[in-house]
Amino acid sequence: MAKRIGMLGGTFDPVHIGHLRSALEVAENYALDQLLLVPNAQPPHRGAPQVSPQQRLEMVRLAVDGVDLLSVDDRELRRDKPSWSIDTLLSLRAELDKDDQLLLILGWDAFCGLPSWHRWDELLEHCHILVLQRPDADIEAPQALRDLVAAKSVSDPDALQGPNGQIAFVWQTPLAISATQIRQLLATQRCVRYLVPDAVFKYIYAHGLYQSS
Ligand SMILES: Nc1ncnc2c1ncn2[C@@H]1O[C@H](COP(=O)(O)OP(=O)(O)OP(=O)(O)O)[C@@H](O)[C@H]1O
Ligand SMILES: O=C(O)c1ccc[n+]([C@@H]2O[C@H](COP(=O)([O-])O)[C@@H](O)[C@H]2O)c1
Repeated sequence: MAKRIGMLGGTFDPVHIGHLRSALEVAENYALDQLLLVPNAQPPHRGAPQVSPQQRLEMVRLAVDGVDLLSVDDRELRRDKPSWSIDTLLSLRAELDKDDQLLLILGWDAFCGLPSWHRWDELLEHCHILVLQRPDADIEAPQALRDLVAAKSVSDPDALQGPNGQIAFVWQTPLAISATQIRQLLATQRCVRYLVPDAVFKYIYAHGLYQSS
């Protein structure tokens, strides 16, 4: 039977429960076989992250430890160039059967930036796109994206057909949490407990991350 694999890429600087709760709900609600969290090494469209790729990877590892449906994939750390998602999708595709569904999962803010991505017009040749609501992001989709949605969207993630080529919107528990907010709290000596998993909370304090502005 065809598999359904999700990929949630991110800078994860740091990973937080907005990412994790969304990932788990997508994986459970839409019968994914596995959802991969993929930390980038060199984010293509933003400045350098505050902590190293290895530390961001380690925090994601701690966050998904013991959760069967979620795992971490370090392939972007093994490439020495900008972490373009098209390259990640192609390398994941090469490991799957041709009927398997590959779901690229994006929050609304990331989705709105899609037309500026490297080779963006090829993405749907390799995956479906699942869009997460993002209550803390009040952004309007550009026209190119609205046209794409009009042409390619289906009513519900369960309606996705075939291995690639369609877009669906997900209505997961809305959590208005961002890594920016967490970095700001830490830089002003406030506590981020309950915004990140306990293991990540401990890692951040053990390594003194984000604590100077
Ligand atoms: N609270 C959230 N709810 C739903 N999706 C989210 C949430 N936070 C992040 N995402 C999505 O997860 C992916 C990775 O996000 P990223 O690692 O940049 O986190 P972030 O919180 O947006 O970080 P920053 O504040 O540094 O921009 C993106 O597709 C983003 O839209
Ligand atoms: O491929 C691109 O051109 C591209 C441009 C911007 C972002 N991305 C990816 O989109 C994901 C979310 O990005 P970010 O900046 O919100 O963490 C992450 O995996 C990035 O590497 C990819």
